[in-house]
Amino acid sequence: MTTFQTIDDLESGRRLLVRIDVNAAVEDGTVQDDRRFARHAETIRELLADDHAVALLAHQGRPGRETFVSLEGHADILADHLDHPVAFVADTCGDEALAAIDDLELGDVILLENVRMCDGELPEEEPDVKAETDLVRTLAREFDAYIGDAYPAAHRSHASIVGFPQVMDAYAGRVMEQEYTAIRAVRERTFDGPVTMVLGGTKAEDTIPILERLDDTVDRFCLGGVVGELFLRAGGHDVGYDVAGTALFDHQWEDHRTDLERILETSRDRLFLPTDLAYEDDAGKRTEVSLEGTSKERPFLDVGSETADRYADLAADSAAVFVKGALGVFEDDRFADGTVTVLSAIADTDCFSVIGGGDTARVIELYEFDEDDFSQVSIAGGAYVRALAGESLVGIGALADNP
Ligand SMILES: Nc1ncnc2c1ncn2[C@@H]1O[C@H](COP(=O)(O)OP(=O)(O)O)[C@@H](O)[C@H]1O
Ligand SMILES: O=C(OP(=O)(O)O)[C@H](O)COP(=O)(O)O
Repeated sequence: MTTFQTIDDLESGRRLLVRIDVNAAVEDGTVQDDRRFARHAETIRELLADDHAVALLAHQGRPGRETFVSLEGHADILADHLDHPVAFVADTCGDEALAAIDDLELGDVILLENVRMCDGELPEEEPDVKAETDLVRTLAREFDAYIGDAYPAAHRSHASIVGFPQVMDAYAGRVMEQEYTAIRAVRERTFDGPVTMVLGGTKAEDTIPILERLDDTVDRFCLGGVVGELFLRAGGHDVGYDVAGTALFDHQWEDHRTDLERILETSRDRLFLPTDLAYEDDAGKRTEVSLEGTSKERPFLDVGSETADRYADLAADSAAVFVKGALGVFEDDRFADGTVTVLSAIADTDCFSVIGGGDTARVIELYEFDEDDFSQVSIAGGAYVRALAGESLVGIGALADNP
């Protein structure tokens, strides 16, 4: 078992650099979901109770995406959850940040600007390379210790995740510790009956390795969302094209076409693909079409009801169901049916279930599911499924390697 120091091992009254993950859905510049804030507030509250000074480091979105915004609004949401001021600093590791860190006193909390705006945070590189970035070299000397709490980003070999533990005393925060322990316990379970995985969402890069690595554990994969459409395209159907300027489909197709075609060929008996899809018609209404009637000129925003019912039946007949990624654009209630139908089937049966994905977990709140109807709800997406597949997460490894 991987072991790391936790915040229980910290002496009180330290100056701490705390990496959290409050990456959230953002619309028109405004954060739409506070699940991750609520969880990290628990770690921060404990740190404040132990009289530490806390500087928070976090990211939001990816450069080039609409969700790549400043963390100013995030500081207010966090302050509400903590019921304690969180001062936003519009800089990550320059003079303004260093001045704010200099002023930091025990009991204070500051949030530094989006770390992905800083040179050196991206791209993914080896931890020793990341340890040499200006970001790590500059901030590391300002603090007594680093707290890694960003479990949802623990699969990314970015400077703020793997670089600091190379050069600083490092500890796992509560989110990191709890999510790691929970997924580890799931991996050790065996199930008396079929195991189903519902895979949707937008990130083919996170889904493809799962399909290959969970081959022994999962009996059937029900695919939807952008990922499902990419598989349909690999099977020769007229879907999965960028028609609304989102660059979600065509770029991923170029990057992953060979893998998609290979997996479709080798795992055909385990893969369940949509047989119908839903789109917005000219009158603005949800309309469904079978695969024979699809066209590459139209964006599809959900799986159709025949597909949703088939996936719901498979889930209801399972001993365990793992969900990662939504089957449609659930933020628009016209296109939430696929995801909601399948989650309802899972909630109504007593199978073991894990629901993951930063966005997917939001469906539970938006559509008023009772969280207790699921065995486990993870605030992570890509990190949770990789851990489920037995992959070591670099962010956990970095904390474990810390002397
Ligand atoms: N057909 C689709 N077209 C565009 N976006 C989609 C589609 N299906 C699902 N999505 C989007 O996928 C998002 C969830 O994606 P992702 O980030 O991969 O999952 P998670 O955050 O749950 O890990 C949702 O916000 C949803 O709107
Ligand atoms: O939200 C996240 O991942 P998730 O969508 O898989 O839950 C993490 O913050 C990682 O973000 P990234 O996938 O832009 O590296």
